[in-house]
Amino acid sequence: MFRIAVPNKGSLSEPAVTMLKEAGYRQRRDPRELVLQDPDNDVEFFFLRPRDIAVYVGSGTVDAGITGRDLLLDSGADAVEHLPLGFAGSTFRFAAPPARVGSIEQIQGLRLATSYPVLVTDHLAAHGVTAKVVRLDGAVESAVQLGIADVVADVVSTGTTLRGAGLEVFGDPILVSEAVLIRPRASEVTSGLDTLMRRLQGVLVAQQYVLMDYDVPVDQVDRAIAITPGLESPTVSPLHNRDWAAVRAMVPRDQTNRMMDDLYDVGARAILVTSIHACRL
Ligand SMILES: Nc1ncnc2c1ncn2[C@@H]1O[C@H](COP(=O)(O)OP(=O)(O)OP(=O)(O)O)[C@@H](O)[C@H]1O
Ligand SMILES: O=P(O)(O)OC[C@H]1O[C@H](OP(=O)(O)OP(=O)(O)O)[C@H](O)[C@@H]1O
Ligand SMILES: [Mg+2]
Repeated sequence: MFRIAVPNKGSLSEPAVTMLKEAGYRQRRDPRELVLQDPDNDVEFFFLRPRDIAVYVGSGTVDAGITGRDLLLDSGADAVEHLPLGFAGSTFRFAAPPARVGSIEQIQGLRLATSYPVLVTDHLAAHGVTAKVVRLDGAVESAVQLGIADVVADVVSTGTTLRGAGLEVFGDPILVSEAVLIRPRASEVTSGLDTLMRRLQGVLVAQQYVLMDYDVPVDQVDRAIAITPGLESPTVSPLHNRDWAAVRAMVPRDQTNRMMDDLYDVGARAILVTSIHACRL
């Protein structure tokens, strides 16, 4: 059985489980369940702490896992990113009280609090900077107020927590993170991993694309399909009225309205948009 590690708690857990369900896998009903078998799909799920997932995958005891890119890099484990999953997006940033520290070079010799010491130390080293890293489990933003650090490096999503602690980000983002599917560095891509990846990709495509149908005068078909080129190529079918054709193409969800405006301008009518429930590219 193909073994997959899934986050059991935190920001990654619920969206990961939802995505796996949409990909057709069984998921646990009781949050205390640690292992779940899905014999129909020949897979076994292990619900583990998000921070530990890269360690298990890197050791090869599980075949794949879902974790954050930031957690993967901080783990130093022998695991690699296989597919970005488009949820739990965040940036990882330096922050300090306003006007106190303005650049990465100014961190030299300061006390820096973080839950991601490897990620931060590697980044500082790449810039020739060393700091006194204070490793904390969470609520890192309070470290400056409480006097154990001069700067922090932490996950920023909306920025609300930082602002509440009277801190401001400075310098470029250390990392742009999101949930990722990971696999052991050493292993070859097996058919189990390939199936999992295709299923997750299918969920991503169904989330990110819609199906667009419209009618267009035959002499405008070329202009219309330049607007909606589809993935491979759009379907163009004749209509009973020979002067018109029907076109069907997948288009990115976030461009739907602009494309409908452009299609209308070239003469397309009866433009319909429908969601994609599932998809295999
Ligand atoms: N607002 C957020 N807060 C924390 N982590 C976030 C947020 N948005 C996305 N993430 C991502 O979630 C992962 C951290 O998950 P983890 O479960 O370790 O922490 P958490 O969601 O803060 O939960 P906990 O309550 O255990 O601290 C990282 O990959 C991080 O980038
Ligand atoms: O930019 P924001 O939207 O405010 O989110 C980012 C904050 O959320 C997380 O903290 P969490 O609530 O998980 O507490 P923790 O620090 O104890 O993990 C993270 O560590 C940041 O502190
Ligand atoms: Mg947290």
